[in-house]
Amino acid sequence: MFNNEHNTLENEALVHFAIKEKLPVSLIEKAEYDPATLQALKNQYHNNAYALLLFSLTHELFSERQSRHYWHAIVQHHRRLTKALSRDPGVIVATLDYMNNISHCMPAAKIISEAKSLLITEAATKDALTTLYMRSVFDIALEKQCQQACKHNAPVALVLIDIDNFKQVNDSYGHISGDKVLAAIGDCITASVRETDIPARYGGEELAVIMPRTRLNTALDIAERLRSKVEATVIDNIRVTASFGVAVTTQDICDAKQLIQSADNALYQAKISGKNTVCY
Ligand SMILES: Nc1nc2c(ncn2[C@@H]2O[C@H](COP(=O)(O)OP(=O)(O)OP(=O)(O)O)[C@@H](O)[C@H]2O)c(=O)[nH]1
Repeated sequence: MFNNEHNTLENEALVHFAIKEKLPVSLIEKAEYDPATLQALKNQYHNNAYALLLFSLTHELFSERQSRHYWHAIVQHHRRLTKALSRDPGVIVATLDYMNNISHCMPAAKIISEAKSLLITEAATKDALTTLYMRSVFDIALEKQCQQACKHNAPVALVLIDIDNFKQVNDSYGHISGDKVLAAIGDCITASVRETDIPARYGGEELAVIMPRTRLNTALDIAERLRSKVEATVIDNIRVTASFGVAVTTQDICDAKQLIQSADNALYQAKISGKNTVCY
């Protein structure tokens, strides 16, 4: 890392983002300097915080124990490098230098520019039409969130969203317009949920939002806000509404399958009680 060949690497983000966790580089860099950020990461990801940090930086999986050990060594190595170079090479360079040249614990560094990494991540995880997360990402995320919810007794909420009378939209305006409507509703959902929420295309014209650490009342408020935003959206003079089914984990409902079933029942209630409504 000290030779010229590697100098240009400093301007490149060497991060292959963790596909499921999407930890932003800025957060990773901040976590090194700012104990409050590291603590927040630990609160959110519990024992996996260090493993995720390293996975995001290197795209290599290490056990949580190893990761904690490496992370502390990287922080020290970063300080030494900064002193030796009389400038800050950045936490990414320090990490790769430590992993490749000092601990030799990474057989081959995966070096990818940040822009390319983001593109790969987006293409691998997001549905092209709605730009919401794909069903496969949703399944993994929900499973994981349910496990966390049970372990830490913090509820996760699930909102299932089904566009009303969408067949009629396709039949009246054509599939291309139908696609435009779906894309616009995807944008509307993405723009309306929190950073920590996971909006996804559940299938066809059915969408979903996973809301970690969210109680029923909050989930209902957010669903109601989404419902009214969808209702207010106009795409090429087409207006649609959507029905919402909300469920949260409880002592009885604590796995992904049960949570989906419960949200699906609520969605069915919303449909049979006249659509364009939120039920739980
Ligand atoms: N344009 C478009 N249409 C889709 C897509 N995915 C699913 N659909 C359509 O969504 C429609 C869903 O129709 P139904 O399941 O009958 O439901 P609905 O008409 O919305 O009726 P309710 O759910 O009872 O309100 C079907 O016509 C599907 O072809 C898509 O990606 N693009």
